[in-house]
Amino acid sequence: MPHLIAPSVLAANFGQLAQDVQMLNQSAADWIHVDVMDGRFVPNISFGFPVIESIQKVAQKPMDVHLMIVEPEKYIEQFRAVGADTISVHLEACPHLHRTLQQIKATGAKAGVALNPHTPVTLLADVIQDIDVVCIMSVNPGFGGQKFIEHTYRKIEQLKALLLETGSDCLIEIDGGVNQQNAPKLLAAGADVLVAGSFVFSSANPVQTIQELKTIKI
Ligand SMILES: O=C(CO)[C@H](O)[C@H](O)COP(=O)(O)O
Repeated sequence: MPHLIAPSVLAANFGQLAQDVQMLNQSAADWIHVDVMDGRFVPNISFGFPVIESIQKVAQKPMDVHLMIVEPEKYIEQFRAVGADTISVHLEACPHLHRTLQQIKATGAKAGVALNPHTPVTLLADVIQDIDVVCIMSVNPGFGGQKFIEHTYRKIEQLKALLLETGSDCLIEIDGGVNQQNAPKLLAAGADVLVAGSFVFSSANPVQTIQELKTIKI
């Protein structure tokens, strides 16, 4: 399967969000990545339902919603109602992860699990068959524009081995500090989906930058 590019609108210009989403519609982006932060699970607050609903009205690509919030199970149906196609919760925020994954699937959305940099992929072994996307955080969640953590390559390889061993077809998504330099190595290690925020939106030509990420050959 060709790899997917999911630009993160966390790095968009919120004063012209509709234009930035339209730019993504015209680009080679596959998904639109939407980062929700609550000021509790992570030390930052981004945006909530009304903003996501506004994005959804313009977006012509699936919305990949990454919940960096405590007690995500309280809001799954609402995120689906405002247009989330994939809903990712953090393993560290879910004491009843299996139940939360079933809850996401019951809405019709794809179920994702995100892992902080310190969380081993082996903790997913008993729920891997219930996951559509594993989001490996390659920065500590909460802020865009941070430095990529090199240990991520090893985690991708470990997760890839778990997927092969269990026959799972779940996608491996990498989120944080992704750029043109590390993207080929991430794909070679087994990544399927690259999230890129600041690298795309701070570039002179975001459409071309997305195209360049999309056409990387390994
Ligand atoms: O989840 C996130 C932060 O918690 C962002 O999606 C991630 O940091 C992407 O931004 P950048 O490409 O600028 O690092």
